Amino acid sequence: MQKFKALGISNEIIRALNEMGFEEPTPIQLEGIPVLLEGKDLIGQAQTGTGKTAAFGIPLIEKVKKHPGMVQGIVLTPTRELAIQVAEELNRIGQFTEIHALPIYGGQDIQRQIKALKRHPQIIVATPGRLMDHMRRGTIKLQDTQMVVLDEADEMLNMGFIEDIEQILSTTSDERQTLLFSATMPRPIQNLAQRFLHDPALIKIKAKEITIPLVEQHYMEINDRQKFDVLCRLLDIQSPELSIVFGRTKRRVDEVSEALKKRGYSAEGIHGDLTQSKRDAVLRQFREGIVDILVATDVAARGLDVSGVTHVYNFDLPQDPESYVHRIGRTGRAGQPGLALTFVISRELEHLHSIEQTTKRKILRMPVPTMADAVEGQQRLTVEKLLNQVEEGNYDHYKGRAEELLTEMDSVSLLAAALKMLTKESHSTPVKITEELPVRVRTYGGNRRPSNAKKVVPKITPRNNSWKY
Ligand SMILES: Nc1ncnc2c1ncn2[C@@H]1O[C@H](COP(=O)(O)OP(=O)(O)OP(=O)(O)O)[C@@H](O)[C@H]1O
Ligand SMILES: [Mg+2]
Repeated sequence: MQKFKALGISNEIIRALNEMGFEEPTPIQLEGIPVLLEGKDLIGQAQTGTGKTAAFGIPLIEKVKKHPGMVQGIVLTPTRELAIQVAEELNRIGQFTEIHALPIYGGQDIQRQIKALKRHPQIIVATPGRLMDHMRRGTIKLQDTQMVVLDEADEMLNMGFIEDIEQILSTTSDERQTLLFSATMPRPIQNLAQRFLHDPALIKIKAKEITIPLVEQHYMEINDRQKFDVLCRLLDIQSPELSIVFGRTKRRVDEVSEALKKRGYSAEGIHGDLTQSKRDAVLRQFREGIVDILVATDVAARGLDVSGVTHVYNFDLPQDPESYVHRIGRTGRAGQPGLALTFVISRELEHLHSIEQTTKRKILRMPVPTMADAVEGQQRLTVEKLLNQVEEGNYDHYKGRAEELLTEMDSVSLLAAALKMLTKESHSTPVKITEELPVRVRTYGGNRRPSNAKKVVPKITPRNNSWKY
């Protein structure tokens, strides 16, 4: 806690950080918090899962005045789930203050939001569309807003949101402090951002450290048709605690999650076409471990922090290197290890290499597991489970029955039959997965981009980004 104290954080926040189990600041917190307390604008780039939320959250709570009134701080996020999560983290940091953060996002009853706004939260965490809606209705006014944070800033400035962001920023005071945070910050986006910022401080990670070393990265070369069976084998062999399977399209997510359920796995899908209450329910079940496998579009790629995610599977190769970085960053968070495995069809190998070039990390090739590997994996799991039970004890009331059985049959047959019963044997229930086309290597100016070419200007598309998720 000394190191947090040395940053000039007040006691009531220190107390909250203590309660949250934070012992010392992460690098982005160590560097970023003093700059922000000083009042400077900032572009803060730090790896996934390294505490960027608290890096802006602590100074935000610190600077907001206690009296409720107009909105003093705004955090913008690209997805609804992230708005909820960030608001929760801010409220944890501010639990011993009188400062409140309210999430405001599309898909939730607007009247309910208006009611909550009447309690005058000092901070609002919002998706841009719904915030604009409230601004038009006059239910949110930003004249008193002194701090604006763009979480996942490159995403917010890259796609659809740019016009909304410009409009939101234009209604706040010129004196405001503007903060941009993300694990990825492509140069053109950074240039674009300059016009929203006044003489910003810059905290950057080195290119070769974009992905975290804690996440082992592998790929498997495979046909589209093989993907589903191989995924099942991998789940059997690796038995992740919690895992996320990323698919390219909503249809893909629906089909893969349905197919996994059919084969007896505990899986649910999440994407932008589901109702918000369904999205909320799925994510809640995943956080609680009721669902072990989350099948998702890129809607879950950015910012989501779920502890216990040990594996990320890219069922489909992501469209761009940034998406890869964020997807695999759902594991290996807050110092935990993780494993990321990407399925690649042979025509996509070039695309995989362009990802490696951006992240400056080699993605290691892994052989496709056979059925025999999967069977072996399942049996190993069962034996582990059995031995754990032996260790735990508390089975004396079965011993009489066991002795009785052993007088009638040999022990090997009995044990083998018991193992079989305990094993979740893979079955080949037929499932329907529609084939997807390979990721296209983007072409620029009509020419295929040579692999050593400079990174490309991201396309800025107006409004509506719903296609993506
Ligand atoms: N100083 C700290 N000590 C221990 N845990 C921390 C600390 N700071 C943050 N955490 C925890 O680490 C996890 C990841 O933090 P957070 O979600 O802010 O990461 P992030 O950098 O925003 O990642 P992403 O780029 O994926 O959005 C959270 O569970 C958070 O509570
Ligand atoms: Mg984050």
